[in-house]
Amino acid sequence: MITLRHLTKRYGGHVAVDDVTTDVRPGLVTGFLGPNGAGKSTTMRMLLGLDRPTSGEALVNGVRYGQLRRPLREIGAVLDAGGAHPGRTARAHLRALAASHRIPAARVDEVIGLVGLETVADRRAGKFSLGMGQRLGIASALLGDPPVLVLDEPVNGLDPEGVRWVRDLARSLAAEGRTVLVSSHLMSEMALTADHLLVLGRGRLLADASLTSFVGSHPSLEDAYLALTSESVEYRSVPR
Ligand SMILES: Nc1ncnc2c1ncn2[C@@H]1O[C@H](COP(=O)(O)OP(=O)(O)OP(=O)(O)O)[C@@H](O)[C@H]1O
Repeated sequence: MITLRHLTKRYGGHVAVDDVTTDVRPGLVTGFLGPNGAGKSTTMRMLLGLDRPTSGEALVNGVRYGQLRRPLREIGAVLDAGGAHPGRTARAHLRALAASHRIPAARVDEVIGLVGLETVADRRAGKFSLGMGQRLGIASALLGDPPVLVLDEPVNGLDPEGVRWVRDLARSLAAEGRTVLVSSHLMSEMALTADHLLVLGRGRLLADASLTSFVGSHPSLEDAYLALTSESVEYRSVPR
């Protein structure tokens, strides 16, 4: 479970996240949507203790990230692909991560199998394709078998097979009863992946609803999303 209570982040005079309150519930894939600059990554960073809220709080299973005794066993995250040292092999990267969190080495082989990296696990991460790097990020997130997963734009740049794989993985992790928060700009993909949606616009929570009720009478998720966020887009091209 993820709990956000009046979560607010200001950078100087700019409010990046503005008084967001919600619970991200287990057993569902929750899509995290919003235009560029809406505050999605900032919210995720505060949840993971990488940024400090100006006010309010972001809790993982009821406590702040910094208070988690075994963080990798509570929450797994993929914030940007390429977190591994480029000179290290995927297996060495995962082994080091496991060792520093007192996770048994046997779990490394398990997660390598889970993400389908068996044949390349002994190659240097620096030589990985985008898709392989994304799978390695997901393997790191799954290492501690956590009940909460946070994936920031996990399908960006992936080929169709990779996109489907991430979708099936997110859905199966939620079906196991985990809390799964996934940010994306790809509305057609979110329509296939998410059960529930949170939509941010200029830092504010514009919607917190099931996919079905959010789409409502609109022809598609994309139409519903564009109708809701049209006032919140910061960068827009002028029609020619
Ligand atoms: N370290 C920082 N210093 C100053 N401003 C920041 C910082 N990090 C983020 N911001 C600002 O906060 C706002 C929210 O940014 P954030 O990256 O959270 O948005 P986002 O919804 O993840 O966007 P995108 O979809 O483009 O990734 C933006 O206006 C951004 O410029």
